[in-house]
Amino acid sequence: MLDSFGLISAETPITEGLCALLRTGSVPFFLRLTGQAPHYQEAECMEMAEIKGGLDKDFFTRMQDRQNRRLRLIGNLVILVLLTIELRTLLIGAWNDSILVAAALATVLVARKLTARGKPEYAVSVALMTLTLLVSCSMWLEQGLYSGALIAFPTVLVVAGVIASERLFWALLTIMLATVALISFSAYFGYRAFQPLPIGVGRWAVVSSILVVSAGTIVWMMREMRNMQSSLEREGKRLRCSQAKITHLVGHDALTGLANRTAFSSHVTQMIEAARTQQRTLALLYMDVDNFKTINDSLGHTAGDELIRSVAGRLKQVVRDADTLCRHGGDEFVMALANIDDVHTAVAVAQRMQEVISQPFELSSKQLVTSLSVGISLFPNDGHDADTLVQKSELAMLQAKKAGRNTHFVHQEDLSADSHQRLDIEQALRQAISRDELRLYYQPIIALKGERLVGAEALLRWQHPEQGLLSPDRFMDVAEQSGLIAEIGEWVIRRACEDAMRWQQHGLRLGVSVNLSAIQIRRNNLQSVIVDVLNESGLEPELLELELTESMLLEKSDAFLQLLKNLKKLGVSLAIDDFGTGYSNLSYLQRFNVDRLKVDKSFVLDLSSNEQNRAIVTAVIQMAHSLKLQVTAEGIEHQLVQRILTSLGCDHAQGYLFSRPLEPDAFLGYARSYSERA
Ligand SMILES: Nc1nc2c(ncn2[C@@H]2O[C@H](COP(=O)(O)O[C@H]3[C@@H](O)[C@H](n4cnc5c(=O)[nH]c(N)nc54)O[C@@H]3COP(=O)(O)O)[C@@H](O)[C@H]2O)c(=O)[nH]1
Repeated sequence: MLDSFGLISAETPITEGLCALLRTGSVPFFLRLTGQAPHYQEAECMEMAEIKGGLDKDFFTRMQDRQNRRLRLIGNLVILVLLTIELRTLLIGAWNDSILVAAALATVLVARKLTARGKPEYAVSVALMTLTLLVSCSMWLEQGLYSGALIAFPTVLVVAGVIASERLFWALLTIMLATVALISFSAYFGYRAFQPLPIGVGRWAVVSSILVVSAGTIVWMMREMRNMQSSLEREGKRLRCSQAKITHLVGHDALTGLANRTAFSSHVTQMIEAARTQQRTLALLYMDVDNFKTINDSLGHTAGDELIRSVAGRLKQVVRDADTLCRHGGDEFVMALANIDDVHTAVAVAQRMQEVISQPFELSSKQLVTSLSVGISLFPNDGHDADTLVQKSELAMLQAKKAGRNTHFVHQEDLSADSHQRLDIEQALRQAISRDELRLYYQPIIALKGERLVGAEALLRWQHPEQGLLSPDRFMDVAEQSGLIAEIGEWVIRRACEDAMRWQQHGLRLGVSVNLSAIQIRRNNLQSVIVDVLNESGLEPELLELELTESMLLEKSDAFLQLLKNLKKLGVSLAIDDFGTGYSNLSYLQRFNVDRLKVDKSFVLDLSSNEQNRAIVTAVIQMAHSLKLQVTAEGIEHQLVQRILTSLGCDHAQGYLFSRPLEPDAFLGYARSYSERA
């Protein structure tokens, strides 16, 4: 409806205020709204439609109804006046006038009909045009310019000027001027004489009626205009409110109420301009909540959202008016610091941010502690536009993550190259998972007593399409930092159990060991993954060994202890991998009820020549046996080392001497030939 009035179309900039009342081609007045509201056009089409709909129904329909009522009222008044005049003309026998007034009456009745049928525009046009012609005729036939009907002309023009089309207005004026000219020149050149009639009661009545109807119409129109103006002001306010709401939604993040990426980017662009003009430094802080994914996965998305809101609330407290803070994505926030002296100010703010976030959060009656990794980039050193600065600060943040989290890093070009590489690896690793490029290789584990094959350690590889077979050292870091290890780790457990079942189908009952990452332990679903995999593959739990590292045992939470207990209850065994390289605390071994120690290869490789390592390995084996733990030695490359370990009573052995890690089919062949030999 609005579009058909030509008021607001989707392309028209929306209002910032009322501007003017306009005359239109139809009866209702309407507003022309001017001014630019830059964000409005970004709003959803749906919201635009809502605003249009709101104006359409509530505003214009109301206005139109009211005007139609008024027009009917004026029509009635005019009929009354015309009837009075008709009576008078009949009484005095002014037959010409009588016919004209009867014609005017008929016209007004037709106009009323048209208004009742919802065509007030036609009604007004017909009425005004006919009235003008009748008045002109009356003047021509009777008293010329002496006629009292002449005073109807200005009134007709005022009414036409306000409620009729511009074309009709000019047409009426032309007719009036032509009439006046015709009468004047006819009289001047003597074609026709016009005489004023004596003034009496009748003339008084006609002139007064015309004046009353004119005054009534004009008063009505003025009132209408005032009413209209206040209604439009109200509508204007409503529009401004809607506009403000839409502008807010367009530029803000719904969860935290902070600026979103789009708004932030335009703020930062302005800040960069200002910094350039004032030759000042600007800093961007890219902040990432450490371990958010784990928190989100373990406590659920509602708690995750609550944490994000609380983090945003605390960060806001540190922000100055001149600075800008935005939520850049899931658990990432970016802040622009205006007018800083140097990098030290940015670092101080980063520290302050870390400090406020390191205080415990109260989430659904649970206390939760987290930290913040912050990357800093500076204008003009690191870039000249918002995107580059954000990108550089993100790379610096990744460096902070790499350095162990809960720290901050200032962007440096050489570090950036490394981070770019890491981002590339992460991207490629994601594709590797979906393209099924990951492989499991198996390294045989031999029981030294009797030299029997007892199982294999599953070791991950990436069959890279261009770089060939990659060992975990090339991608494990990235997998852990990106959280991809959770998905990869689950795949490893599943594939290892399925392969162990396949060996059984070939008559080989062998154990399989898989390495766990700390991130898998921290996620809440490890136990259910293992239960599912054992059920689905059918592997006996005692054939599955989970390898933990010593550092994982430093996690002293009740949940971790319970997890290990539950895993033990399932029947799977636990081994401590790389034993000797970490915090070899005996009390941990007892407390966590592990089954096996795997002596790190760094002690084993040169066992035959290194007295110190031999002493360490001897002590580890004795200590483990006294705690009823089994020992596996890793990294056996020479027979002499095997002999020494056998003499020391080491239970199992693993190393290149027996075999390098083998792809599944090769391992099956190896295992078969081993069993045939036995
Ligand atoms: N969380 C997970 N970690 C995994 C997984 N698969 C492997 N890894 C870890 O990656 C690290 C590197 O492993 P990899 O390159 O496979 O190296 C293993 C062996 O190839 C190597 N090895 C074995 N015998 C010898 C030997 O005689 N000499 C020698 N120089 N190296 C040898 O040792 C690695 C096995 O180490 P460990 O796990 O400590 O038993 C490594 O830390 C893996 O743990 C995975 O699926 N998940």
